[in-house]
Amino acid sequence: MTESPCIEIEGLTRTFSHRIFLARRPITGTIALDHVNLIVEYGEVHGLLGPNGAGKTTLCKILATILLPTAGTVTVCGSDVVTDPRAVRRRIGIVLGGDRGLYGRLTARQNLRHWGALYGLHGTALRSRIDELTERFGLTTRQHDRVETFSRGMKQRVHLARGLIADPELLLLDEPTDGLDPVAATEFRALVGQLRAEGRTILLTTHNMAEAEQVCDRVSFIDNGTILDADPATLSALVSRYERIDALGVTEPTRARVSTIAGVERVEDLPDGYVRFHATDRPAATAVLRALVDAEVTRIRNSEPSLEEIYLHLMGGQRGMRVD
Ligand SMILES: Nc1ncnc2c1ncn2[C@@H]1O[C@H](COP(=O)(O)OP(=O)(O)OP(=O)(O)O)[C@@H](O)[C@H]1O
Repeated sequence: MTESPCIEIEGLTRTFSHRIFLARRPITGTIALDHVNLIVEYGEVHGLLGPNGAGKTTLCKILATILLPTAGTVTVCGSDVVTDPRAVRRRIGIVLGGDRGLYGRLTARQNLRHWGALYGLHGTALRSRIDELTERFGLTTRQHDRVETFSRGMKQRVHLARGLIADPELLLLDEPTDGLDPVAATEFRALVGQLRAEGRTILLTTHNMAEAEQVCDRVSFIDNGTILDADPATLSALVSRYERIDALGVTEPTRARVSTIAGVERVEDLPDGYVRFHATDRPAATAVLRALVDAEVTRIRNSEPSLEEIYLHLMGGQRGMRVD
């Protein structure tokens, strides 16, 4: 028998209604998630990539049982988020980016004690868990200081400790490096790498391509509440779906002919004099190569695109991308 996935989302839709001033009934609505299907297997670090407003936080909040779906089914570690939210909460930890989720006027230790108590931990078990996590995340010397006095990087380590307090199987990281400087962000990603090595399942939302490339096993793209590439891919499989062929000494008639081949989505002039043909699949790339060789072009090279290029291709524009 095959084990069911850690996260199983089918037809998930979530709308928000907006009441216009003095109107009795909600008049307008936002569809934050629109028939989303997603599977995340146990032990996987899954990146959910998308620009601002794509629906990433809404999805995390539904997985964390903070928000209810409008339609569809969501199962986390075998339990339904609507009918069995308590069972879901016992198995997950959530780490939010930015300033959300910590009490600034409490110390790091008090924050952890508070969240541990919410998970039903008390006494020695809670104390030793907090000792273990503060030690692990380099917080021991500052554990009795108020969190509001911490740097963003340290606050984020408290967040991570908080997310792990009940030793969850699934960790939801929503834009966890948002607002961190590059050193703190790198440090945080290294910690995520350690958690992955422990075999924890992680769903990481980000609009940072470099981050996804560094820490994720598979990625899905989301925009306007819709998963864009229905088949979540490993990074290498995703990259190999798109090909770039660069050629030197391409005449205008050859360029015009090659650019009309089905599957050639864009032609670009590179600074080193090469012309780059962007192909969306292997057969198109093969047809480009054949046409170039037929036209007696001999200086040809091909390369794989970066995740950033694939993201832009799928988004169909220049929105919301960030690369450190
Ligand atoms: N409580 C709410 N009330 C009304 N609309 C909301 C609410 N929460 C989210 N939305 C809308 O739902 C859509 C998705 O928002 P969401 O916060 O999930 O996106 P996101 O991908 O996490 O973006 P960001 O990276 O900016 O946080 C947006 O259009 C947003 O304005």
